[in-house]
Amino acid sequence: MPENRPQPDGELTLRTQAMPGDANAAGDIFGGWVMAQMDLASGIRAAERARGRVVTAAVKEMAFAKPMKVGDTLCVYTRVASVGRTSMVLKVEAWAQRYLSDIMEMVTHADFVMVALDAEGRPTPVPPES
Ligand SMILES: CC(=O)SCCNC(=O)CCNC(=O)[C@H](O)C(C)(C)COP(=O)(O)OP(=O)(O)OC[C@H]1O[C@@H](n2cnc3c(N)ncnc32)[C@H](O)[C@@H]1OP(=O)(O)O
Repeated sequence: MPENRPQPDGELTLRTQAMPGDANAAGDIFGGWVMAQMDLASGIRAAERARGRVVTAAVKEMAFAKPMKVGDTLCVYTRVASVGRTSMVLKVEAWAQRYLSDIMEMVTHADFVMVALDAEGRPTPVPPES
């Protein structure tokens, strides 16, 4: 990526390719598919931080700035922005690497509130960082 372009914030947590089954008749990828991948990435990163089971408690406002197209590679970046008692706020960015190119564009981003759960599914404190 050229230096003057905006750069993703956070750690690359998930990459996957958008396929025809994820698109509408015009070839645009469903927003729900992008959101599901972001939720997956958020869950991976939060579970690593909590060193245990987590659940998505809330997703803050999300707007889609650019379309994803069939063949684009979705790259999801995550950053643990804050840790409460049992909850964590993750900054999650979804970028499209355009098909057969190195062009990267951010399609959407959101704050995900993830809650650490114990074995019984009750909120449990997030342990200190190891
Ligand atoms: C319907 C679905 O299938 S959605 C898909 C997956 N998600 C789920 O299934 C989650 C369903 N929800 C739940 O299980 C519960 O609401 C839980 C576990 C998220 C929270 O349980 P609660 O009994 O409300 O627990 P509690 O009030 O102690 O909140 C736990 C933490 O989450 C935070 N929290 C809960 N809801 C929200 C919210 N809407 N926004 C921001 N933070 C929240 C609380 O502030 C608290 O944080 P802290 O401990 O760091 O101070």
